[in-house]
Amino acid sequence: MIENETKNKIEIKNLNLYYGDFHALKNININIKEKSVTALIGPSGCGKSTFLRTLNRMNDLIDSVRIEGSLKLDGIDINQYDVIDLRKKVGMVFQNPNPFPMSVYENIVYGPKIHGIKNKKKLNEIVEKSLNKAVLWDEVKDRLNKSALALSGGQQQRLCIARALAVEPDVLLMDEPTSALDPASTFKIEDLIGQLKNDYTVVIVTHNMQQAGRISDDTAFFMLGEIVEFDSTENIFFNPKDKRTEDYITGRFG
Ligand SMILES: Nc1ncnc2c1ncn2[C@@H]1O[C@H](COP(=O)(O)OP(=O)(O)OP(=O)(O)O)[C@@H](O)[C@H]1O
Repeated sequence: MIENETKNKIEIKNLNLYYGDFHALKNININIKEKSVTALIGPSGCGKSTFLRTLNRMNDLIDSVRIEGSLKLDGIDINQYDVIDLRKKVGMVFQNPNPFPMSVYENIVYGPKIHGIKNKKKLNEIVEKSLNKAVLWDEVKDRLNKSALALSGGQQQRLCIARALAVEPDVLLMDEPTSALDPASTFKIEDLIGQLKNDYTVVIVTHNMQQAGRISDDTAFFMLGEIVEFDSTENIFFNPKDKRTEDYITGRFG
């Protein structure tokens, strides 16, 4: 084996997804590299969020959904995982910050408690570690017992990232995590994502082309449920092979 070879964290083969009769994801074949940032871009309604949700089986919650094909995490079909374990391994952060209406501290320990951690000292450690990883500790360490809803939008989003990290996932799915934030908070989250990829595999949906260019290693361009092109972000932005990719990233449509 070649040393330093990048491992595939997620391998997707011939993935098709239907909402009833509607064919929303069409023959998706991509590999997502471990400890990298993969951006999903493309016009509204092209299937980015649907694809993201397949990665932790969130689409299972929708009755009309039918999925075909193979989706492996660490070489194991995701359907073979217990769904609770899968969602522990594959955390998610949503577009609008959605802290629970409870204290900062309780937001972070919520997941670990569900997974059976009761020891107060251990929980305290998790809180400090997770908030540090989300670069929020210094801002909230004196208000851990105050309501999370009193934080700014940007702080709330970093809290949601800390909450996702508290159960020690391997993969972090992010669905437009900065679209509700001001530029300063957006910059902090982008900076944070750059740090997170040292330890986690990040898959992010973004409408912001500059953001995809700044933070991702690989980019998948979706259109009408298909991946038109998947390559290094550098190639997608500076040397796209498909005319549609070029037209999209240069703002000709979308
Ligand atoms: N629960 C659902 N039931 C039926 N159709 C759905 C459902 N969710 C999404 N769709 C359809 O699937 C297609 C893909 O939607 P999806 O939200 O994945 O796109 P997207 O690329 O993330 O869009 P956006 O950028 O606007 O968030 C759309 O045509 C949408 O209407």
